[in-house]
Amino acid sequence: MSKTFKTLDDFLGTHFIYTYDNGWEYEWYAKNDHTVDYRIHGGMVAGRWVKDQAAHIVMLTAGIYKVAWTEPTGTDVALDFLPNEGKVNGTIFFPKWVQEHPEITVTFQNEHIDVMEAAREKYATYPKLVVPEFATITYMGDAGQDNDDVISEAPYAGLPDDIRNGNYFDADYHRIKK
Ligand SMILES: C=Cc1ccc(O)cc1
Repeated sequence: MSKTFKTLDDFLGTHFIYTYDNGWEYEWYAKNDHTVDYRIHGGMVAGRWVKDQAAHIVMLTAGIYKVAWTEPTGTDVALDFLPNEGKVNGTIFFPKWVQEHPEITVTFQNEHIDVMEAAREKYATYPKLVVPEFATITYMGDAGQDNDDVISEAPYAGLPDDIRNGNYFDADYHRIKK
């Protein structure tokens, strides 16, 4: 994708893959002006995936976007996207329990919201683990808004490469059937 991002509409519907400087690889989709989907390919909670997370999404100035949300796990996230520079700055605020039991969160969260809510009550919140990192964008795609094919299956090894190599989506940005 080679467009220059100028407006909020330019950002909504965009699908990103990026790698944080600590090596964690994330895939994230601006599904619409209040919803995000994502999949985690590398790092402390690799294997986790989430659809339809409510989020606050704004444009700070032309081509620079801020996204923030709080999750059923108690994890808070604040992301700044600079797509024209190929960069993201993200801060993740993990409750202590996610650091101690990341495996509980490594699932398709939508089917286990009750498990996340029970764990956040049972285990410790503090001290939180704050992870502030820059990331480099390795893929951007114009998926259009409310496209449920973007994040539609569990992460697997090689999925980001399949996307980057053009083997994952057809011309209409639908998942190519395996
Ligand atoms: C915890 C979720 C999360 C999603 C995307 C991202 O870049 C950082 C955290």
